Amino acid sequence: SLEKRHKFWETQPVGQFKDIGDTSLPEGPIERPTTLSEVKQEPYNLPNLYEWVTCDINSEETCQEVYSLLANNYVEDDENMFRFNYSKEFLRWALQPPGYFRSWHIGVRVKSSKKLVAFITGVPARIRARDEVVNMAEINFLCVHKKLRSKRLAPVMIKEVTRRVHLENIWQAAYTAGVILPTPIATCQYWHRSLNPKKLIDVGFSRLGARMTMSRTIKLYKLPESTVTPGFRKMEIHDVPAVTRLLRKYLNDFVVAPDFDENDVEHWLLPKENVVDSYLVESPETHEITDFCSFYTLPSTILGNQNYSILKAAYSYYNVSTKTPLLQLMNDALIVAKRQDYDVFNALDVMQNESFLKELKFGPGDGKLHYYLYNYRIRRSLRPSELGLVLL
Ligand SMILES: CCCCCCCCCCCCCC(=O)CSCCNC(=O)CCNC(=O)[C@H](O)C(C)(C)COP(=O)(O)OP(=O)(O)OC[C@H]1O[C@@H](n2cnc3c(N)ncnc32)[C@H](O)[C@@H]1OP(=O)(O)O
Ligand SMILES: CN(C)Cc1n[nH]c2ccc(-c3ccc(F)cc3OCCn3ccnc3)cc12
Repeated sequence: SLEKRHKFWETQPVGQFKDIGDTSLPEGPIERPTTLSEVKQEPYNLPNLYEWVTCDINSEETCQEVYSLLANNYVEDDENMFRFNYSKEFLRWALQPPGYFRSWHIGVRVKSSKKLVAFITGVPARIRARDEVVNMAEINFLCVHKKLRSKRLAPVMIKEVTRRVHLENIWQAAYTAGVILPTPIATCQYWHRSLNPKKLIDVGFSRLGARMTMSRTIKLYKLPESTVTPGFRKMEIHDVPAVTRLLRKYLNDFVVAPDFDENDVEHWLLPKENVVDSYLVESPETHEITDFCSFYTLPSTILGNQNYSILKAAYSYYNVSTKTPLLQLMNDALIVAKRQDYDVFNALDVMQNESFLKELKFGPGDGKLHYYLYNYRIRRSLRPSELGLVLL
């Protein structure tokens, strides 16, 4: 990736490959904010056939169009066997956190047919980088229809969302991608824990281990019916203040992490069926909330398999252990995920996840997830364990 030309990214206020190792460059914003009057007032030009549209994700019809565009054209794994299948209720959750801007839900339609052919989103987030809390946009769901690829549409989408974020007086952003761009602040490995090994082997997600039979494999991944931690229960609305305290204290230890308040915790971590699950440990003696774990629901479409069409996947979200060993807490998370019929439990090696991955029988995934900040330099790239941020 060092010899590759990044004709668009070389024009952007992001860490450039040529600057890697230059410790003379100060940490923090790369460009100063402009005045709001200096921000381009009108949208960027699209090729003639296309027009911008602001997507109201609350409209059932628009949400369906966004869902279908992503379901048919969004991220696939490296072997093109799976494609993310974000549900409509997941998209409404992901795109409407406290203080969201509808204008940051940006679509491109074909003028004649009104067909939605591209999408990009931002949501506001307070992100702490070392000791500085910065108002940022979290950018996600960048998608160009398969038939419109390699026409340099993505840079226009990116410039347009940048312009609309600038109009709200926000000058930084955070995003992740499976591709290498100028310049990752961290590179994470993802891991998978089989819950339904028979299905995973049938669809080619996993392979039968050497000298392993199917029945031996099923036994290897077997989990108890019930959780083992006393006081382990679903999070409820009245737990928001305690969970916020627990999470804020925990996230303080990381170099880059969200600065969640109670409203954020209520939105991002209160259980929502088929979207996000969260559990906590309430000490039976003191009724103190001592531990927390959560995962979100992101199925993948299985491409080209006769017997199965959907892979039901849980993704580790935010976990805090102060009394219950993290290993035990996460094993309870696996137990509830298995009980709710998930096929696989995925996790990045961020935060303290590395401490449980191997022991809980996670296997390494076949790719990496790179973390990026826009218009904010971090002195040196971070270890995954220095990251306290999970993007959807
Ligand atoms: C202050 C606020 C700031 C807000 C903005 C912050 C920045 C936010 C940045 C966005 C964060 C999104 C995060 C996110 O959503 C999570 S990452 C998931 C991205 N989406 C997918 O992978 C879905 C399937 N792929 C596609 O739809 C297309 O391939 C896309 C649209 C990805 C590229 O469409 P295309 O037809 O294949 O390509 P061209 O139009 O011809 O354009 C080629 C140029 O695009 C650069 N490219 C390729 N993939 C990229 C990616 N994932 N991020 C950024 N840039 C990406 C590429 O390096 C090249 O530039 P270069 O020549 O300089 O190398
Ligand atoms: C984060 N968010 C921005 C979506 C996103 N974009 N690009 C990605 C590349 C990898 C992962 C990822 C993150 C954690 C994980 F445990 C497995 C992953 O991908 C497995 C491979 N895969 C891709 C599609 N279907 C299966 C997410 C993403």
